[in-house]
Amino acid sequence: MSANSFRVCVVGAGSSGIAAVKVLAERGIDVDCCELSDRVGGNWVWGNRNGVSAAYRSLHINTSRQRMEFSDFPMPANLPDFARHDQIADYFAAYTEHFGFGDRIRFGTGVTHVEPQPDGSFAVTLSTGDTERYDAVLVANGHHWDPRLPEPMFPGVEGFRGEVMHSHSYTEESQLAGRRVVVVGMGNSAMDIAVDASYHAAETYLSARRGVHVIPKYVWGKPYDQIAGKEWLPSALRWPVARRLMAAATGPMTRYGLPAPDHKFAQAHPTMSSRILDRLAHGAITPVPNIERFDGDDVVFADGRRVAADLVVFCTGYKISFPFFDRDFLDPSGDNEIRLYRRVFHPAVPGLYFVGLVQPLGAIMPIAERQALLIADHLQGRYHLPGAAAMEREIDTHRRRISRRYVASKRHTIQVDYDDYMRDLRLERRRGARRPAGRTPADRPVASAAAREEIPA
Ligand SMILES: NC(=O)C1=CN([C@@H]2O[C@H](COP(=O)(O)OP(=O)(O)OC[C@H]3O[C@@H](n4cnc5c(N)ncnc54)[C@H](OP(=O)(O)O)[C@@H]3O)[C@@H](O)[C@H]2O)C=CC1
Repeated sequence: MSANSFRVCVVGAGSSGIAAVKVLAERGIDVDCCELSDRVGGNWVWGNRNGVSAAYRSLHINTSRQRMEFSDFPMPANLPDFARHDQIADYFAAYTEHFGFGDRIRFGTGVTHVEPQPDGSFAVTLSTGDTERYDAVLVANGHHWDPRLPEPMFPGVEGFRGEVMHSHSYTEESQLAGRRVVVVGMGNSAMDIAVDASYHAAETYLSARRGVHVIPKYVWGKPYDQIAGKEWLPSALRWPVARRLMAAATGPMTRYGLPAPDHKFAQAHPTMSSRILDRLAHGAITPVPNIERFDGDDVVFADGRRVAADLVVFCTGYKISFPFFDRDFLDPSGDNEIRLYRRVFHPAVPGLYFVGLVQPLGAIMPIAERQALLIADHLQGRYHLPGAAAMEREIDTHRRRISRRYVASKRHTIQVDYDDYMRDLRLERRRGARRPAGRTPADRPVASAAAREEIPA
């Protein structure tokens, strides 16, 4: 590494990784992206060669086209409001091609180890066996690929004669065909898989440990997220408006045989599905409470009901995982969370950034794009972090807000309100531009003077 070279590594070329590579490449920053697969798109590539995509044949996104597209690359107008996985993957490929940064991506190359060095750089070891030095690392490895099974697992599972799997292993309807299927969970994976099962399985049960507010994809003929989703609309107005619309559109969840939610609307990550309500109304799905135990061929539920089942699909969510960091350096496995200033900056490790590590009530792509702008500004010395104590305070305040606002669950540790967070990123960029440099070691200007000069304004 020469004194003037300044190199950035992006881990992963999913929707967040490509947004970051595009922004950094446009700024003239020397960026490499390592991607295990042979293509961009990560989770949206059904059957992705990287082996970790959670996509299934029937997957359609639950954020509308206009709310998920990147700011400078509209999705084709001939796509449906809620696009299918392959249309989304094609859109990401077209984005990469259009902005011409594909040559920055090393396909078929995983990152196996990232080790911060005493001089502030990072040693990045690749699946090729090579180790390279980088000045900054952007982690964009996604957070929907490492399955979380119930912890602890329900008793009796070892003697269960049916099959047990996590939704991550679900890829197509043939896995359900003709079987008696129990789908566990009330998130979006559970909705989609229960609907698939309702057409292909012999019997379908949907097991909920808690009720949720199921949001239909359209209200008043418009994609639901386009009605109240506006950056300028204060959340104190947004959610009451949305709640009323939803209540008018669906009525109470108990009307469909689902348990009444134990929380208010928008106090949980949204479960969006028009089709589940339809299939419940048709009697094609039987709602059941949480599993109590397994017993031979049977699954026994908390209300004492028992059903013979061939397959139980645990749609119980994902863990945040960074297999390339040493556990004593960074390990979110306990509480499924990680302390990041503005959900992007490691407060104690200069040059370590996270992109797309949020679960928005909305789409992640425009968020990743805006996070990348902030990171690029920081790399160029145009944005500065506040002092260490201020960063810790911001992180604590955010955590307090999350625990007050959302149902206590490991699925909510990285939750953000899309519009509020987008506004926050925009304002934070301005605030950071006015801050003095060097209030914290994490603000060390990472681009050398020479590299900064090379960067076009
Ligand atoms: N079409 C789309 O766009 C899709 C998007 N997604 C997205 O992918 C992400 C992951 O979604 P998903 O896979 O559904 O996972 P989630 O984490 O969103 O949901 C997990 C569900 O499982 C329940 N659960 C967790 N642990 C247990 C347990 N031990 N026993 C019983 N129930 C349990 C949770 O309940 P509790 O709330 O009580 O914790 C929750 O209902 C989300 O961001 C989602 O929006 C997923 C599928 C499709």
